[in-house]
This record gives sequence, structure tokens and C-alpha cells, in this order.
Amino acid sequence: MALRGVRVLELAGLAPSPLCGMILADFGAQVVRVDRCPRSAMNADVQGRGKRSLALDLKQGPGAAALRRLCRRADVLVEPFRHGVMEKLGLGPKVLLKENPKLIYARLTGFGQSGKYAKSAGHDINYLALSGVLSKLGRKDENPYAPVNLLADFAGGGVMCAMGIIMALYERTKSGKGQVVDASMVEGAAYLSSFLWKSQNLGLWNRLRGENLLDSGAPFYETYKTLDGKFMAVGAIEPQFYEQLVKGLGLDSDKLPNQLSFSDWPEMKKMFAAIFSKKTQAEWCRIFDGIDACVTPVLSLDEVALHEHNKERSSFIKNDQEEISPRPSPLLSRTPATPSPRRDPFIGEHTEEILLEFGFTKEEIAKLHSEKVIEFNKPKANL
Ligand SMILES: C[C@H](CCC[C@@H](C)[C@H]1CC[C@H]2[C@@H]3[C@H](O)C[C@@H]4C[C@H](O)CC[C@]4(C)[C@H]3C[C@H](O)[C@]12C)C(=O)SCCNC(=O)CCNC(=O)[C@H](O)C(C)(C)COP(=O)(O)OP(=O)(O)OC[C@H]1O[C@@H](n2cnc3c(N)ncnc32)[C@H](O)[C@@H]1OP(=O)(O)O
Repeated sequence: MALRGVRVLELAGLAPSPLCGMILADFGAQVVRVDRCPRSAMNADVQGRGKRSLALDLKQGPGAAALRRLCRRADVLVEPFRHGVMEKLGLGPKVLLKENPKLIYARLTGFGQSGKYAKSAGHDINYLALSGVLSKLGRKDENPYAPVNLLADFAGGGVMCAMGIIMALYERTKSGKGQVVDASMVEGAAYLSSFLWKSQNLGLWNRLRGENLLDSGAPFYETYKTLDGKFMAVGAIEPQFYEQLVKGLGLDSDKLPNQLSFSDWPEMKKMFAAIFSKKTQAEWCRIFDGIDACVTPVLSLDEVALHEHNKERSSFIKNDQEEISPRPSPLLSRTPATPSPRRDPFIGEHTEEILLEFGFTKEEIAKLHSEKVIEFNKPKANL
């Protein structure tokens, strides 16, 4: 796998850093999640695939010292706390990079390492708001709307941070040096949406929110409810695809207003909606599958793995607990990701084996354990 041999320490965080760590693990890195100690009753990381867990109390001196020692042998550290937390623990980049100049120190935060909000709490919706992107999302006459926590947390945060880490790893092969990756979700979300900025001169966004081509303004870029309460997604932008859409709906384009007549869009939408509501999703699929109208069913999470196209590509996988999830993407032809089929780790499940691997002696481990700096959590064998 592409990242085989890369040693990652991921300090446990909320949603974005676990995704970052899971991407690295899926593509072959050895990822150790450093969980809090004393551990909470439940494991909040649902993206722990392929990781091992070490429960370590960083607030105790010997705990922070243990992390420093682990970092001396690691390639990457991912930390998800607001600016200043790591410095307060004596684990800031100055300290750790001095001890291991090859370390890639990735800081995945909402607001970045500097600026007025660097020490403020926040969540996806706040980062998206500050990036400008949220102002563009939502339907006409409605408040801006954050689409789950996908854009800032995961796309602008977890994925961007993983990309930064991989670039830093590549650069290190030439310079031999590590560096700090300052991944701010505000900036990640903004960067991700560069198209919004770069396309402003094309007139794509001249109208109010929800009245433009790609923001639910256009009748040919919309979702429509079907007879059975499901939905179809329509993305027929180019005239040749639009023509196929119109045909599939049983309409005659000569009798319709011009595709780009903005003032007719609201009425066109009503017309399309009325037509879509007359057939079931399966019936619409039979009409649109195989023609280039850019019309697809809106599938639920329960349905995606069963869809013929996704089945043919094995786009969704099952782990040994029979849980379905998306296969890592993209597909690399020679060295594809091979995601672990095992369940996510329990907090502290691998504490001892990880410390041994990183050079701690049995005696040192026993001392840390007796001082309650680390915890073990061996799952009971199924008898
Ligand atoms: C919209 C999303 C958030 C969605 C999250 C949901 C997925 C989860 C939210 C609630 C969860 C549920 C809930 O917890 C109840 C159940 C619990 C159960 O265990 C599991 C099931 C649950 C139902 C659970 C399920 C899900 O997990 C939830 C529904 C986001 O936007 S996420 C993005 C958030 N932002 C960032 O990550 C940016 C950077 N980080 C921050 O800004 C802050 O960390 C943040 C997020 C604002 C939190 O601030 P907080 O004050 O709590 O932390 P920090 O200031 O960063 O400091 C961390 C302190 O912890 C100490 N520490 C860290 N590691 C250790 C350690 N190993 N040992 C000891 N101490 C440690 C560290 O020293 C800091 O201490 P101080 O505060 O004293 O300095």
C-alpha cells in the first residue's frame, strides 16, 4: 500500500481528525490513536478503521513525556485541539520538532494557529460561515443551510489535512526534514470552493441565493419527488443533455421557454415537479438509465450498496461485523488501499503492544500503568 511504513500518531479528536487518520490507515500507514485517559465510557471515534488505540494521560508529566518519546520514532503527529493546548502540555511543535526534525506535525483546527479566533471553540457550521461558503448554500428565501458537517469538517478539514501530510511526506523524501501543517477548516473550505470565486465573472452567481444555475435555482439542476416518495436528481446542464431530459419527461422543447430563461425557471420547476410526481423512482430509472440526460435516482444509505453500478465497482465494502461503508477512494491501480476488515479499536486496546513497539520496557510500562498514566483495555475473548 502507498503509505506502508509510515508511522502516525493521531491524538483523538471529534470528526475531522479521525477521518484524516482513517484515510492514512486505509492507504497503509500504521496509525496509533492516542486516546484520553482516564477513558470515557464509550468510544466517540466511529472512523477508527485500521487504527490501534493507546490510552495515555497527557496531563500528567510522565504521560506527556511518553508522547514525546513516541514522537521521536513517529513520522506524523496529528493534533486536533485549538491553538495553545499542545503548547500548554509542553508538546508544541518547537519541542517535538527539535527532538525529531523529521516529524510532520499536523495541526487540524477550525480557525488555524493564528488570528483572532485561533483559541475559540467552533464547529463545522462556524468554519463554513467564516469561509464565505455558507452564504451561498440554501434555497431561495430560506436561511443559509449547512449540508450536514461534510464541507468544513471532512472535505476542508480531514481530507485537506491528509493531503497536507502526504505532500509534507513527499517533500521530506528530498529535504529529509519535517514541518508543521497548519490545516484550518475555514481556509480548507474556502480553498475547496475556489470555483465560486473564480467563476464569479462568468455570471454564475449574479442572482440571489437559490436562484442561480447550481444552487437549486435552475429546473434542470434540482431534485424531484417521485410517486413513491423517493427522489430523482437532475443535472442536465449542457443543451444536448437538457434536450434528452425534456424528451424523457415527455415534453417537446419547441413548446418550452429557452433553457436559460431565468424568469421562466420557477414555472418550469413546477412543471417538472408535476411530471416527476406521476411515476415511481424505478419507473424514472427505466426511462433515464442509458440515456445522457444526467438523471439519477437519489439513493438512501441503505440502497447504495445494492445499486447495480456501485455493485459492479465494489464501491461499498463490508467489514467482519457485516457493517457496510464506502471503499477508500481514489483507487490506485498498483497499490490500492486495503481497508482493515476488523472492528474499530476499543480505547486502550493496544496500549501495551504499542509502547513495546516504540521501545518502552515492560518495567516502564508497568510503572506508567501503576501511576494511572496509561490504561489497558483487553477485550474479553468470546468463549
Ligand atoms: C459538527 C462536528 C462535531 C460533531 C461531533 C459528533 C460526531 C459528536 C459530538 C457529540 C458526540 C456524542 C456525545 O459525546 C455523546 C456520546 C458519547 C459517546 O462516547 C459516543 C456517542 C455519543 C452519542 C457521541 C457521538 C459523537 O461523537 C458526537 C455526536 C464538528 O464540527 S467537529 C470539529 C470540531 N472542531 C475542531 O476539531 C477544531 C479544533 N478543535 C477545537 O476547536 C476544540 O478541540 C473543540 C472541538 C472546540 C473542543 O473544545 P474543548 O474545549 O473540548 O477541547 P480543546 O480546547 O481542544 O482541548 C482539549 C483538552 O483535552 C485535553 N486532552 C486531550 N487529549 C488528552 C489526553 N490524552 N489526556 C489528557 N487530556 C487530554 C487537553 O489537554 C485539553 O485540556 P484543557 O482544556 O485543560 O487545555
